Amino acid sequence: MSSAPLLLRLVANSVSISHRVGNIVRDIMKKGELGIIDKGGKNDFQTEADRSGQRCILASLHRMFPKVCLFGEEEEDGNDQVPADWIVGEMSEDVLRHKLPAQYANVKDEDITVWVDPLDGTAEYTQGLLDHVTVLIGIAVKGEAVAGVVYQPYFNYQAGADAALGRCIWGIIGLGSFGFEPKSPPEGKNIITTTRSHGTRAVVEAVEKCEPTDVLRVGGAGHKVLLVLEGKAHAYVFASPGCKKWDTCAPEAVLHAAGGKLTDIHGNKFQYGPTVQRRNTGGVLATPTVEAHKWYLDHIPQDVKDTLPRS
Ligand SMILES: Nc1ncnc2c1ncn2[C@@H]1O[C@H](COP(=O)(O)O)[C@@H](OP(=O)(O)O)[C@H]1O
Ligand SMILES: [Mg+2]
Ligand SMILES: [Mg+2]
Ligand SMILES: [Mg+2]
Repeated sequence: MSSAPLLLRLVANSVSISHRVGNIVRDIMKKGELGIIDKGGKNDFQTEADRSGQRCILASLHRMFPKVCLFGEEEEDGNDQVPADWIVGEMSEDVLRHKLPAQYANVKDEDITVWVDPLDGTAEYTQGLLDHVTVLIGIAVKGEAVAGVVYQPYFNYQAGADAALGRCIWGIIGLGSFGFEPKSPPEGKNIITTTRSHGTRAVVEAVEKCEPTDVLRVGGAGHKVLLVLEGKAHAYVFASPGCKKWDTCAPEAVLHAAGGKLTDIHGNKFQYGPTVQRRNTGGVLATPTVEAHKWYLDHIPQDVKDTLPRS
């Protein structure tokens, strides 16, 4: 058992678990038995990958950290059979070799809330837009997103049959973010990324008022934050109450650890404690730097903001 502090062990275990979930997600797609259930909302589906992925993550974390509060997107389906090889006790050495920032050295189990999105971008997964999909494990301490794991199971899938699939991006505030190449977005452009399957009039209007030169309509909150981190988009603008805490907790922590900023479209920080409402009613706005964030905040019209209650 590692003697590393609790938060570092939790991140290290989450990274190892995310790799396992990546295998589960790819295996289910390969078999082609997606087991799609319509959850009733707009483009709101659940597949066998969502169900199995969540069981793997929750069972593993619960085994290692029984006192930590865990929340997952999917409702329990009464199937508590978790195959033994889905219980991941391993802790990533990539994480454990780092030193946890001093401010988190004494974090206790009861300070932590974990928000799990076993598959983000499910609509796109069912449509074969595979690189839009991520596995999200977000870790909040006293209500603030401080660490996150964003695993992209199909990274590289267009690179040919021999390419190794998947990558894990993770970060801790005060330590940094890892697993990708940080890049600034191109000068002279204003590329905005937003939803492709959950658009509304307010969503479109907010994007238009931010004067985009290009709009990238893609799936997944995790995927869109990756576009911001890698300089492929200048901002992620989503003026809708559709995202939930498990969609934003991990991406927010990774982005903040890399120097960016993610809030609702009023500029309010999200809270991630165990008693918060699940919905991010105030929408989502993310930029690669703190400075860039205000420009977008100022360009989203007040009448759009008025339709989205503060989170
Ligand atoms: N109107 C809505 N109803 C249900 N879920 C929504 C939604 N708007 C956004 N979401 C969820 O927020 C995440 C990002 O959305 P999008 O891909 O449209 O940008 C997706 O997570 P999941 O795929 O994990 O459900 C999506 O389902
Ligand atoms: Mg969903
Ligand atoms: Mg999601
Ligand atoms: Mg999901």
